[in-house]
Amino acid sequence: MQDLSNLLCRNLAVLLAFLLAILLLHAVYVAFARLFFHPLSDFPGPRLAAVTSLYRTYFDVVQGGEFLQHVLMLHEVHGPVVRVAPNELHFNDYRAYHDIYSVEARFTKDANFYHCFNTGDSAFGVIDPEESRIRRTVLHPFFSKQAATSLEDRIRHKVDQLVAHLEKRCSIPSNMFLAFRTVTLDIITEYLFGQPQNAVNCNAFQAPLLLNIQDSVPLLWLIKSFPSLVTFLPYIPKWISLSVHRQFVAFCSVQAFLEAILARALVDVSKSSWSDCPPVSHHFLDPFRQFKGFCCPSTKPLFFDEALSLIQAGSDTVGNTCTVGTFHILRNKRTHNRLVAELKSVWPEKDERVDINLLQSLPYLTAVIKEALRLSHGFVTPLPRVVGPQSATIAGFVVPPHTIVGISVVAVHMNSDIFPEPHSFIPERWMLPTSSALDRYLVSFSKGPRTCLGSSMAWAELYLIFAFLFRKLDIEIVGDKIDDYRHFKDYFIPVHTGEPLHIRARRSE
Ligand code: HEM
Repeated sequence: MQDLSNLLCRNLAVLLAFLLAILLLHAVYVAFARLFFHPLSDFPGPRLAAVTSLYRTYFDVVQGGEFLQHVLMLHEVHGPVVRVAPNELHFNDYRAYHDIYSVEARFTKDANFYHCFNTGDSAFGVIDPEESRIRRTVLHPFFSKQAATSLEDRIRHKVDQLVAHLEKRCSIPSNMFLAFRTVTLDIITEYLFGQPQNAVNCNAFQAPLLLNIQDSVPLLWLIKSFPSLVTFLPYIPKWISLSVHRQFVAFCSVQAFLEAILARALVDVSKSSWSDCPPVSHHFLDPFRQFKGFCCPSTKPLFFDEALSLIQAGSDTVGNTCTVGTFHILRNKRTHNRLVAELKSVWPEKDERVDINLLQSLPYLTAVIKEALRLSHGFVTPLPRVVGPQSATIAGFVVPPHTIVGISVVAVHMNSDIFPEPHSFIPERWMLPTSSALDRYLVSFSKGPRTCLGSSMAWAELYLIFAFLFRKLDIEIVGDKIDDYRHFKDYFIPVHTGEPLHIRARRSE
């Protein structure tokens, strides 16, 4: 008996060693093939990145949102194109932006990347170009220029609430990271669901939904690198990773919020409780309306993915632009004075209604917003696209089909040939006789067939927020250790880890 079990153990050990050897040999073979026989073998970059995508995982997950900074550093060593993963190239030549994202390029989104947002059934998440075209066509009427105009009163109302709260808090410093995001979150959620959220009225702007969205952000890279982890996350005990546990709880809370609000919207639809101007969700939940491509095959409620991506795409981006812009305006007395003077010149009685068309015609306000968009970037991760079906020429390099390519908006917005002194906030750069040529390099909203669907809404929010804030209030920065917004972690959105912007405000003259 003893002999038999010894024999079994020995055989098992031999089998395991054999399997391990095969795995090892396979790994060596794959590494060798990727290094020397892959279509991207001739592109420069770290050898380890050419061998395994775990190279990126290390910077995304272990270092935490450090991949972009690392890639930008790699360009200093390797030049304008770098192989950043076995099948992926990153460019930092601004010509590549047009070559990759323009309508003519026709590259598709990289499915392996976009699955981490868990919104495959949304305009943002769909990969197939034809499906994307249909979704964008259906959503367009709700986010067109005309729709943004009809949203104006809603936006005004929210911004007025913000101004009133800031004024009331007076000597108490207000956290503007939260404050701006409560406004944008309220605008998009109320537009989508027609149910008041009132995040802006929360004590110290600490709206639970907003805090949960923010807390769940770092989970993104974990899910991207280990997709099946989503299944196991509920079982990861706190003692293994308190931070992952917290992120997961926040992630679940956002999902629960959406499920609940969609369930309520469904009841409203069934009761037809909105006769005129129903919220966006009702158009999609109404069983009598047929939206091609909008049936949800998964177990999630209908419109869930769309709502999740719209809330995230629509709130943090504008909030971040307002925070970064406000910081720079307050840091620069000349800019601050010039902006206030321009606003006062066309809007002498601040309690009277100002026409948004008038605001949109103001050269300095427009330049300030453009500069705020440039320095806040939008989505900083290189938006990955798959070349195909033929090879393509990107910034002068011939790239084989099926290669994943991208260029971060940061590589364009921080290019000193296009934007001299790129780290400085200089609205005047947008007002020179030659400035209209500069517009094509402001790529915050991306370009081409997958360009931002909500840019008109974003512009309307930005005009009203900046104008109301700087015309109606006298504002000053509180504290001297505030983050200067130069450094950020890359979690698709830029995450600033320094002290958030706090201000004190009082009613202006
Ligand atoms: C300053 C504000 C904003 C910036 C900088 C911004 C930026 C972007 C960028 C760069 C993309 C392309 C993403 C990709 O290719 O993966 C995008 C897509 C998108 N954005 Fe925005 N966005 C802003 C505001 C908004 C708002 C307010 C909404 C609507 C509520 C919105 C809705 C969308 C949607 C639905 C997409 C997906 C389009 C597609 O993939 O076809 N965005 N946005």
